[in-house]
Amino acid sequence: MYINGQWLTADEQIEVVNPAVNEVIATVPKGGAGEASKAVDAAYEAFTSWSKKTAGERAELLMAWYRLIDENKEEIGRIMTEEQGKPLQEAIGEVTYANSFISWYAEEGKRIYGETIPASDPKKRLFVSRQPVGVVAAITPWNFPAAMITRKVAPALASGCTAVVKPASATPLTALKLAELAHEAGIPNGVLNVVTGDSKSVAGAWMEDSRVRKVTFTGSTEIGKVLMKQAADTMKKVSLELGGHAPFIVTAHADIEKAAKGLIGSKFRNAGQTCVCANRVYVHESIEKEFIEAFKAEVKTLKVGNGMESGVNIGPLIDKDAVEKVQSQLEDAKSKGAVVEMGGETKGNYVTPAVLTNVTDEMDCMVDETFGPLAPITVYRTTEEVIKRANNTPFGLAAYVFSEHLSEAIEISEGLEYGIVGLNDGLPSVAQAPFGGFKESGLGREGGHHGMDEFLEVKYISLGL
Ligand SMILES: NC(=O)c1ccc[n+]([C@@H]2O[C@H](COP(=O)([O-])OP(=O)(O)OC[C@H]3O[C@@H](n4cnc5c(N)ncnc54)[C@H](O)[C@@H]3O)[C@@H](O)[C@H]2O)c1
Ligand SMILES: O=C[C@H](O)CS(=O)(=O)O
Repeated sequence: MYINGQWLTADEQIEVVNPAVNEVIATVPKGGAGEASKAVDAAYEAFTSWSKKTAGERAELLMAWYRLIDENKEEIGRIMTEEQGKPLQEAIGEVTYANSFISWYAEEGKRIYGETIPASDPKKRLFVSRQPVGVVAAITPWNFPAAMITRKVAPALASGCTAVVKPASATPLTALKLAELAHEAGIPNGVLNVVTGDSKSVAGAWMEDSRVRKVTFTGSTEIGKVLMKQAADTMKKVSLELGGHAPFIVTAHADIEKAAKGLIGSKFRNAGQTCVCANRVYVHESIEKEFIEAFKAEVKTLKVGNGMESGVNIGPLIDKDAVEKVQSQLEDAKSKGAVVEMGGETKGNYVTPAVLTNVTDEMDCMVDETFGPLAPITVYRTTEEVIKRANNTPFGLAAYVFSEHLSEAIEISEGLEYGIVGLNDGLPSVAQAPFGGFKESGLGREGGHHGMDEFLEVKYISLGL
């Protein structure tokens, strides 16, 4: 654990397993409520001096961190592949994506503008400023061990906040490497703290601590709801980036090859373990056979294997529970009439990319987030029908529409109840744009200038002359 610039251990350890070979590769300290409180002590102490630095001074330190991460991206990528499983090139790509939040927010911190308001009383002057909220608690998932941390910590630190971070216990090594580089970059003690350990004990201590003024969580909707309730006791600001169940719509006017490639990129990134992966594929009946053949031809080019091997596109799932969930959805679909066109074989934590057809909305894979390399394809007839079916879920994070017909594309995009719409684009996520969901996919946004607002309080100053 990295607390107040010091590396701490604990009586108990957590084992870190490489999902490609199911072998323990490291252990990290199992911190609890005590370590969690020490981290808040440090962050609370550091907040006064850190928030008083100029945005430019904070930006210089953030960019020193950025440069060290960039210089070490191959090493960080190897750490990530070994603890999370994604192919090495994809892991290095995530490090670059994660770093883009640091560089983008280092600059955005310099643009936290206020305003003056014309007073109705000539003897008053009205001002509005935006100030850092204070100590931020960040709790992050295993599927993007670097980006889900920097997407929170970069705007937090750039705005003048300080942070305590709890990474997923499955993937703590990447987080600890980022902390090591932050220390090397000269980010002052206490500004960034990383506590590895028991989720409920660590996060529970933070949720009860009134000094923590903001909780930002990325993970399942189930846990997001728990944290939202806990935050109420001390009225913490809350940002929640939760589960998804993305529809992927291919209309009669789609560019079939573009759509097939777009589905490959969306569905099989991180072996299907992303919150914005296509989960439900809706194809217009007029192009069903043409699209399925084009998609299957692309799937056949994918190589499954250990992420450290060159040329591998799909690594292992994170653990056996993840494999069992995919298997369960596959068996359920087959029992309800789905046809397995290809894939779905399992070996250890590996699952070959599966394509299902003759799918109906009653199948589990069309109701619950899959988080694996399973592509269920169903057909639709009208635009009104597909919008209704796509929206028929508690989730509202990402959706995709492939159509070369402008008014059709706009009609569907506007009708979808989702925070992110990839229009002829299977990979929409970038640091400069707001990322977040409608409905039970979360609250708030990360990325873009919207992401900075999550760490700021608005203060109104009324000056009597
Ligand atoms: N919307 C997004 O940006 C986004 C990004 C990545 C993942 N996700 C979602 O996250 C889920 C997969 O990630 P996961 O399995 O790590 O999610 P998870 O909710 O199980 O865990 C997320 C984090 O919360 C911690 N946690 C678990 N129980 C907790 C508790 N009771 N109190 C406090 N913290 C607790 C975990 O240790 C981990 O650090 C999927 O549903 C995926 O859609 C969403
Ligand atoms: O899984 C969740 C991530 O937010 C996906 S992305 O890399 O931001 O698209």
